[in-house]
Amino acid sequence: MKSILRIIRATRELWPLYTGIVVCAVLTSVSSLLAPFIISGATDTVVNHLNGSEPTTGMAIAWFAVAYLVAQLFNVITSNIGGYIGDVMSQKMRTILSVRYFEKLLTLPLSYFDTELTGTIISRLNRSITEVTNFVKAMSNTFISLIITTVSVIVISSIYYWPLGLLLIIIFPVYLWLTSKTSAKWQVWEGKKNQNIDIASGRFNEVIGQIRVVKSFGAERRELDLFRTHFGNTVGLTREQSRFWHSMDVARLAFLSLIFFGLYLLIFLQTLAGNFSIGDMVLLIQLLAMAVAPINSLSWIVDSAQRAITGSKDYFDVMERDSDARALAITAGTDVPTRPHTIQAETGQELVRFNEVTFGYNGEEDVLHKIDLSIKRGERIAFVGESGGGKSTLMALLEGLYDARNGSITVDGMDIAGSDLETVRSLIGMVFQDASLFSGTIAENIAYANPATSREQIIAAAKKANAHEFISKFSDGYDSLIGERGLKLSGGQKQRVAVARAILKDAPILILDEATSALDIKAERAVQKGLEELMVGRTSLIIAHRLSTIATVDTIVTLKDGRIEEIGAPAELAVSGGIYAELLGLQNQGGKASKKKLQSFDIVG
Ligand SMILES: Nc1ncnc2c1ncn2[C@@H]1O[C@H](COP(=O)(O)OP(=O)(O)OP(=O)(O)O)[C@@H](O)[C@H]1O
Repeated sequence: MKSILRIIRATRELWPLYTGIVVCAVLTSVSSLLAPFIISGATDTVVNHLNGSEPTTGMAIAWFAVAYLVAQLFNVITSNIGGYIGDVMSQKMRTILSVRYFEKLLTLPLSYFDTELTGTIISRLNRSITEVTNFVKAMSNTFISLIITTVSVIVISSIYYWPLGLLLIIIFPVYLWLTSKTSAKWQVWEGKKNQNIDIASGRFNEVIGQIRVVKSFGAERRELDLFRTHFGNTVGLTREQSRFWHSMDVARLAFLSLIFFGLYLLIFLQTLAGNFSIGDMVLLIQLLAMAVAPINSLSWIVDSAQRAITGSKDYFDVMERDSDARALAITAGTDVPTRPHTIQAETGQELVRFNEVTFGYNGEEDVLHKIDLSIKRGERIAFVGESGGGKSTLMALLEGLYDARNGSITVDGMDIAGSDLETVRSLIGMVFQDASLFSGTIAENIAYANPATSREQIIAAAKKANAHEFISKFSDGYDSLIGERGLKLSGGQKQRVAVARAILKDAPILILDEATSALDIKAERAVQKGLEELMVGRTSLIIAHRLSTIATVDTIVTLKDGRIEEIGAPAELAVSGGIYAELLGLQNQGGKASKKKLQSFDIVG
C-alpha cells in the first residue's frame, strides 16, 4: 500500500482533480442514499392511505416521485462529472508516470541496458503504469462512496434495530481476513506470470526488430514455440491462481449470504411483529441491497490493489536506480552548453589523449589495460585487433558512455570525466557499422543532430555523402518514409544516409565503425566516397574492417587482449612483424585458413 501512496505523492500536482473526484463521490453517495428514504416515505403514505389511517392525494404521492427523479438526476450528473474528472486524472497520471519512466531510462547508465531486454522494459512500463492508474482511478471513484454508503447503512440499520448493524459490522473483518489470506499466494502467481510475459515480450521485440536474421536462420517456428511456451505458462499459472481465488470467493460469498439470510429474517420478523412499518421494511431492504455492492467490491479492490502494488514495485524499481548525473543534466536541460566548444588544438597538435586507461564492464574483469595513446588533430587512426580485443569499448569510453576505472581521457585538454556530456558528444560524430536509422523520412534521419536544419543543408550533406542521387530517385525524394530501422533501404544506402547524418553534425572528431555487412564492391565504393568527404578536415578514429582502408591511414594502433601492441604508420608496421604485418601476409597467402584468421580480426579483405 505504501507504494500506491508513493504514486499519489509523486503525482501530487493532480490534487485539484483528486479533490474534484472526492467531492463528486460524496455527492453521488448522498444522492443515492436519498432514494430508499423517498421510496420508504411513499410506501408508508400509500399503505396508510389504503388502510384509511391517513388519506392522501395523488398530488402528494406524485411529489415523492418528483423527489426521486431529482435525486436520481442529481446522482447521474455528479457520478458522470466524477467519471469525467477520473478519466482526465488517470490519463494525466499515466502521462506523468510514463514521461518520468522514459526520462529515467534515458538517464540510466548504458550498463543498465546491457542487462535488460528492450521489450521487457516496455512490457514492464505498460503493465505497471496501466495497473497503477486503473487502480487509482477505480479507488477514487468507488472507495469514497463505498465508505460513505457502508457507514450510513450500518448507522441507519442500527438506529432501527441494533442486531442488524451488528451483523453488518461482522461482515467486514471476516471478509477482509478471508481476502488477505488469498493475497499472499495470489501475488506469487502474479509475479511468475509477469516474469513469463516480460520474457516473451522482450523476445517478441527482438525478433520483430531483427526479423531478417530470424527468417534467414529459418528460426520462425522456434521463436514462435518459445513465445507460445511462455504465454502458455501464464495460462497454467492463471488456472491455479484463479481456481484458488474463486474457491476463496465461494467461501466469502457463502459467508455473505449467511449473514444476509440473518438480516432479512430479522427484518421480516420485526415487520411481522409490528416493530417496523412496511415503509421501514422497504427502506431497510433497499439499504441492504445498497450495501451488497461495496462488500462485493471489497475483493475486487483487494485484487486490483495487489496488481497495482506489484506494478508500482516494478515502476519504483527502475525509478530508484541511480541515474548518470551528467545524463540527467542533459534531459533536465541544465547542461546546455552556452556556446559550442571550439577546438583549441592546432592541426598536428594533440587532440585526444588516453592516459593509462583501464576499464572493465559492471564489476567484471578488466577488458582494457593501461591504454596510453595520443591522437593529433587531423590524424586518421585505425584500430586493428582480434574480435573482442576492446576496439568498441575504447570508443565507448571516448564518448563518455562508460567511465574508466583508472586513468583519464582528455579531448582538447578537457578531461571527459569532469566535463558535461553534451559538450563532449557535440565534438564526436559517429558512423556505426549498422546504420541504425529511425522510422520517419530520409530528411528527418539526416537532420537528426538538429531537426531545424534547412532543406538546402540536408541536400548539401547528402550530396557530400554520395546519397543525393539515389534519394532523388525515390518518388517522394527526401520525404520518403523509411520503415523501422530503414528496412526499405539497401545496406549501402542506409550507410550513406548515416554518413550524411554525421556530415550535418559536423563534429571535429569522428568515430567510424566500418561496415562489414556484405556490401558489394559498388556499394562499398559509394559509401567509401561519402566517408572520404566526411573525414576531410576531421580527426578520424576508424575501427577498420578492410586492409585497404587501414593502408590509407596515418597511424595504426594494434590491440591484443585489451592492450596496445603496436602504434605506427602503415609502412612501419607492415614490416615490424606484428599483427598488421601478419594480416598483410595472410591476405597475400589467400586460402581458407588465412581467410578464417582474417575473419577473427573482423577483416573482410
Ligand atoms: N556491454 C558489455 N558488457 C560486458 N562485457 C562487454 C560488453 N561489451 C563488450 N564486452 C566485452 O569486452 C571485451 C571487448 O569488447 P569490444 O566490443 O570492445 O571488442 P571489439 O574489439 O570492439 O570487438 P568487435 O570487433 O568484435 O566488435 C570483450 O571481451 C567483450 O566480451
